[in-house]
Amino acid sequence: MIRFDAVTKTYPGQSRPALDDLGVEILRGEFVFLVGASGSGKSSFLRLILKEEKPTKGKIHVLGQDLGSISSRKVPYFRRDLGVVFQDFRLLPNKNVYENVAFTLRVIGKSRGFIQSAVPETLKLVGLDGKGKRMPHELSGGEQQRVAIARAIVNKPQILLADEPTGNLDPVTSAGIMTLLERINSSGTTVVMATHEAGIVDQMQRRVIELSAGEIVRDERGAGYGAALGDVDAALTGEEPVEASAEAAAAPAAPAGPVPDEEAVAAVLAGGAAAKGGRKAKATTPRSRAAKATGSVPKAAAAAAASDAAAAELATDTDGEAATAGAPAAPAKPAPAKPAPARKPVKKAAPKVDRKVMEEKQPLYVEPEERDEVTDAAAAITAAATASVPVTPAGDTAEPAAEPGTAAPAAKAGGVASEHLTLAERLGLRAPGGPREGDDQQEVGPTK
Ligand SMILES: Nc1ncnc2c1ncn2[C@@H]1O[C@H](COP(=O)(O)OP(=O)(O)OP(=O)(O)O)[C@@H](O)[C@H]1O
Repeated sequence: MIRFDAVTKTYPGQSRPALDDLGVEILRGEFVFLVGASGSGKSSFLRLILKEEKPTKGKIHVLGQDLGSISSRKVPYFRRDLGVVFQDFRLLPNKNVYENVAFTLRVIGKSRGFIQSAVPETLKLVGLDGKGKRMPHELSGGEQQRVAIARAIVNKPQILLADEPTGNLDPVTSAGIMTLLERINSSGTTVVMATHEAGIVDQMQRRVIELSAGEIVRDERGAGYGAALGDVDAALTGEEPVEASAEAAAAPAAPAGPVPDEEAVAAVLAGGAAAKGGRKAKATTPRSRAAKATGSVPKAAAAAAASDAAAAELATDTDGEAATAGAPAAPAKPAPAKPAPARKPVKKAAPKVDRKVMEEKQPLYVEPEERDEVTDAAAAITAAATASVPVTPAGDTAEPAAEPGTAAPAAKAGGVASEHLTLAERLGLRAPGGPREGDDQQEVGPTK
């Protein structure tokens, strides 16, 4: 479904690759968490799958297609099989819920009949039945994210990519969103989600791919967030070198856990919010599941293996949980008194690029393989779509707020400045051509 073969991505002007020689395969129907410290390469991984970026070296196959052989012109068509959800929702502020979801279908030319049945069905699936007429500003953050998810899945994509979808939500709301993503996955959609939420990952016990400085340092099925990573999160702010317990990293794989129940996830997340600041989640249910799934108590073991004060605190925090966790499946492992001998160093992520550096760098669009008017325009669209520009209230023909880093490259790439792009074009849903007359009523669009 998704395959990376020896993929390296080095951004222009960077000496260090954002992704370094990755080889990984994600199978149809999997639910995969991408975890890793800030700057470890999670978003780059997702952008490569979307063909928003191209690899510097190596090959990527998505849905059986070699991404290197898809011309820029075909990228919008390719993306129709992919749904994407972002941390900041990105809804059309001047369209109601129904129209936000219908929008995706209109621009790809679905019939009125299809839209009339698909949109309410999808709104029901995401728990927004009866809220079709609400405007985005009349919705809570969680509801807005549900609209964004509905928009992403209404065309039944085979793959759903989610970049920190719960990043702006409170724990209880996040739990609801995760239950929804779980349900979408169980209906067959492959889900790849980048997250920092230890509580969610621990609770769901799915496949976890952990990145560290652009390398895969862990790829484990039925796994949790990882004690080592939790420690990295806690320690990064203090700039202390952190080491992972090899014992924890070597925990045996286990089948995926049960569908999470919202209350349990919410409970973990309530603690998880604190864990982000350096402490761990205080819920027994998920830890218990983790222990059952792996047959060990990785967090407690790792905590005991670490020797610094933060780890000591972690050990105190998790001891009780570990004992509870181990009890039903296996006797609780006493925490080793001494640090574990074998340790695998965890590399710190490269520093996050700041705005000034980004402005001076090359644009983020995919260079067309062949240049002509159309591919140049498509490149401009990709550049605009890649930019993290909020949609303005002017609607689907609205222009993004001018970003110094993006307007110039778009214009340079083909004369189609981003201010002339429709949202559909910016999202890569439609080929270039600018706003069309009667777009609001459009029922027919390009087909494959
Ligand atoms: N356009 C770019 N130009 C140069 N460097 C970049 C660019 N985008 C990302 N990087 C660098 O690539 C590395 C990986 O970044 P990426 O955004 O993929 O990490 P991440 O794991 O998603 O981080 P976060 O969790 O903070 O979102 C970082 O060192 C980052 O600074």
